[in-house]
Amino acid sequence: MHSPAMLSAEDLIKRYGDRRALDGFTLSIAPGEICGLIGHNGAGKTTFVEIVTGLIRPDAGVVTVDGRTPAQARDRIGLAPQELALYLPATLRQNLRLFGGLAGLRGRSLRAAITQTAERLLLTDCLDRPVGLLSGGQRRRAQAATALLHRPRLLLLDEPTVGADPETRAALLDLIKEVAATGTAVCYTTHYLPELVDLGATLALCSAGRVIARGDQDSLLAGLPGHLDITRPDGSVDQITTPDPTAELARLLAAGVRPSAVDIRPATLDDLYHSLAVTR
Ligand SMILES: Nc1ncnc2c1ncn2[C@@H]1O[C@H](COP(=O)(O)OP(=O)(O)OP(=O)(O)O)[C@@H](O)[C@H]1O
Repeated sequence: MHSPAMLSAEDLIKRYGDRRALDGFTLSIAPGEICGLIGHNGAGKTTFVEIVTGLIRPDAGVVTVDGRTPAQARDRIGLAPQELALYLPATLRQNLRLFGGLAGLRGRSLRAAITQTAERLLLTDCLDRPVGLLSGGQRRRAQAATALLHRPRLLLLDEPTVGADPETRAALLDLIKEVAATGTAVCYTTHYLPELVDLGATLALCSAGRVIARGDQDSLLAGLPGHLDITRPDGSVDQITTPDPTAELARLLAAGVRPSAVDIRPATLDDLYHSLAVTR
């Protein structure tokens, strides 16, 4: 049985003047699912996130979070926006108190949440420093901490690892997996596709204000051609893209081709992303 979607967006339209930032955007994300939202610059990803959090209203279409409107569901949503939104003169602890308080945490549970989240995001040493004095990567982690503090039912992360070093990235991805395992739905926008492999995310490919492909990685990649590299005895390499690299290799061998090396590679998320170019 399918559990009801934690996030459901149907047929969203958002216009800016003549431009349609969203043009029939439909997406649902189940509890515990990590959905990678990918697409070119300007495809509508941030606009979608802003509608889900209630920051802007769609011109048409319906969004629910845990069965509620975005305004009703505010304390169930955690957002790490693309543009950092932190109070720079205040310390990280003060920032976390403020965001945690807005999400309904108080007293001991707020203090415990701050300690645990800071620890998990390698921010303990930063807690009593003004956010304005933290490095770019530390600020990114601080922003993620504000989103995660209250253990939201829906976590929206808009390019949370931009400028993050490998240690930061790994800490963040681990925490996201852990949070999803508790039933939180995660909508993860990124241009770093290997992160989505690491997260085992399902994918939503966006183009021109809509979701044009949706599913798990295996099923989306299954529809794409793979690669066959044939190295000839003279050292030249033929790079062949074909729906069935193994069958193509068998055909070439039967035709008398005698490679000195062969490399068969299935389609990757990069290939999937580049297939978007067709619909740009
Ligand atoms: N406030 C605004 N006023 C006018 N146009 C806007 C506004 N916000 C977004 N747009 C336009 O809407 C479209 C979608 O923008 P959006 O920021 O949602 O894309 P995106 O997929 O998040 O891109 P990126 O990968 O660069 O973050 C773009 O054409 C953008 O120029």
